[in-house]
Amino acid sequence: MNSITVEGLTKRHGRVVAVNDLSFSVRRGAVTGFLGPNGAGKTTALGAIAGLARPTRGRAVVHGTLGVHIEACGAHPGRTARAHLRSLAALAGLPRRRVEEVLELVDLEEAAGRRAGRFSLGMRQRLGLASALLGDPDVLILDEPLNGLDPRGIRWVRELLRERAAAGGTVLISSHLLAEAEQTVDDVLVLNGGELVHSGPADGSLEDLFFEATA
Ligand SMILES: Nc1ncnc2c1ncn2[C@@H]1O[C@H](COP(=O)(O)OP(=O)(O)OP(=O)(O)O)[C@@H](O)[C@H]1O
Repeated sequence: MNSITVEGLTKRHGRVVAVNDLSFSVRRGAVTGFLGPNGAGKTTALGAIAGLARPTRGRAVVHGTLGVHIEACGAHPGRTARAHLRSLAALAGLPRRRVEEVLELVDLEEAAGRRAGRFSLGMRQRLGLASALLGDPDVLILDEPLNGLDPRGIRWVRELLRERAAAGGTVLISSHLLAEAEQTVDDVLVLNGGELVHSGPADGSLEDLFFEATA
């Protein structure tokens, strides 16, 4: 069953057509990889699907509750990770104990009292993931969630995403790390120049698929 449906999605930034007439669907119970070269339009498309930016044309429908982590971690650099998550939880009407649960889930309990501005890239990724997981969403949209993580962190995120998909969740992630993505995703969407150039199962080498689709 599909839980994200994108129809004719176009997003312009002034004269730049960042995303042009995208149509695809993303199924439940799977991890879908969103691939493409720098500037292909991945972040723009994910932002429009997540409702963070209004499409110029077309639409994206997400079925179910949504958790998003796109760019930076969203935390004020002077705030602690815990304070940041507590304010998000309060906005979403979630109990404070959920903050402690996600801090434990992303292994940030010890760093939770430190300012987010002092966090390493990997720690910011964990904090962003924690904020996306707060509401235990049906659909997770993550922009480059593997970036900056150490090998243990990459394996941990991969297992977390696989578990969510196995439990019937929907996971859509962008990545440049093709070898890592290959071990994580079931389906692949490839963007190039703002257009969808490939969509299908992630069979075989993602690197070969990427270079063929974007040649
Ligand atoms: N706010 C903006 N204003 C103007 N142009 C933008 C804006 N955001 C993105 N663009 C342009 O839209 C195009 C797509 O950018 P986008 O960030 O979506 O690509 P991407 O696939 O996520 O790239 P990367 O892999 O480098 O993160 C690029 O040409 C970019 O310069």
